[in-house]
Amino acid sequence: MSNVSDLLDSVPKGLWLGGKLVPAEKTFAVYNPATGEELAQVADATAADGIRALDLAAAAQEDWAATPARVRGEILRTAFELLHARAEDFALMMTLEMGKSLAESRGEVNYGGEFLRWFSEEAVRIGGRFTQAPAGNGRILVTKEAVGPVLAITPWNFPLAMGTRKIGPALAAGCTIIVKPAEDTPLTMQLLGQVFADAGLPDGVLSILPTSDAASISGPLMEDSRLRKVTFTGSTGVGKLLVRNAADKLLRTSMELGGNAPFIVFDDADIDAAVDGAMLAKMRNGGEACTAANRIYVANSVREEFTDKFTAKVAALKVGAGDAEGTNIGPLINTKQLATVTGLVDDAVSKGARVRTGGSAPEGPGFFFTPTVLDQVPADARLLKEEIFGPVAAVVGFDTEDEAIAAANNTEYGLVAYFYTRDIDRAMRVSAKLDTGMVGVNRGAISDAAAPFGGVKESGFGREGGTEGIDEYLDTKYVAL
Ligand SMILES: O=CCCC(=O)O
Repeated sequence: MSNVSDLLDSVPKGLWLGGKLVPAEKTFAVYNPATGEELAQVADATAADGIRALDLAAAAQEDWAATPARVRGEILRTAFELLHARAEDFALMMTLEMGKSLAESRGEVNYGGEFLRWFSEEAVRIGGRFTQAPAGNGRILVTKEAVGPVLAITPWNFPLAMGTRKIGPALAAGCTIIVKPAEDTPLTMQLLGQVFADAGLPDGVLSILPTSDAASISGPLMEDSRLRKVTFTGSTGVGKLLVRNAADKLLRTSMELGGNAPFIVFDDADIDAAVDGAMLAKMRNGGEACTAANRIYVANSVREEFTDKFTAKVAALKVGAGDAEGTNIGPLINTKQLATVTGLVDDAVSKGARVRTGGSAPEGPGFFFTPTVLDQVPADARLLKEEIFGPVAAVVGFDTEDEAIAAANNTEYGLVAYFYTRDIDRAMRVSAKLDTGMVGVNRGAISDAAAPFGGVKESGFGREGGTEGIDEYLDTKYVAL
């Protein structure tokens, strides 16, 4: 299809309740961040729709958990194939509603699809254990059981992949699931609902609830004891609120929250490789990623060389609508995000940071910000503490390894850190000292469906992907024999 108006016409108009499309009472507008204009109207779920979805999820839970793992895996595998059969539609949809370039969106179709494929394979590997009690008076049998109905709240920056990385393991584990996509980007998830319907997912197992009022859905669901788990990707502030609300019913929670990733270039690094890595770590997804390099620390002996080469590459990035030929960097998601990025850059510059390229928003429609490199960024600049979520790189010099590690760890966040070195001893030593859930060594991207993604400190808890990802949706049962 991949023609804009045909694609928008093909978006399911109703609500996916338990895998069936039902008419919605009302709709809300979704905007194109490249123009600021309305893109489409989408079904607007109410609190009552949320409870209907939970009624269906709770009713389907026992049968779905009892469905052979091989069957659950095959449905996921079919969904993976159907997603790829419509890859261009999904890519264009993400570009239209989120703004990222088509190349980025195509990358996300691959990345997001991998969670369906990976967990289609993990479904049949849910294990347990059997052992002798040490006292010799019995046996210990340990089994894994589906947690139960799950609420998944997903962000706007990866409209597909942040959904599949929750739906994949939940379905593989035997959990029913209700997905609330971000208000800015619900259309991709509406398309994914069709994929699961076509893949033969039984009734009741999956509901998708776009809404203009997130709390009206999540609040009542989390107060209902039939819901057993909440999984969230988004800001640390909202994550804390959800964890507090989850405490009442002691819901299982997985929280993939904000980041403030350091990217360290040591004096022994391959500088060209480090520049390429920094481009990826900073500019992937237009900088709108929790994994984005927020602070670039460069050994003073190589700082000028690195910054010159890096600045040249950033300045060459083409900014434009995501579906325009040759675009590297699309718009930010909305005016609020544009104001945040502008405010952080202005703050750093007013405190003495030097603008090497970019530095402001271009004239014209849409929520664009020119790719920016700031160097000599002072320690009190807000962008060294707060998540930028935009195409803005802040470069800071350092002299010693200890100084770089201390600066990297000087944040309440702990999602990911990157560093470049040619020294394997240093690679092992520094990896161990970084207070993050993930480390990229001579790598500008770490995301992989086969790896456990997640943070420590205020970046949250729980892991998505890898063999660990399915555990988030399984309870452990001990049977004494
Ligand atoms: O923005 C958060 C997720 C980023 C990723 O999965 O690579």
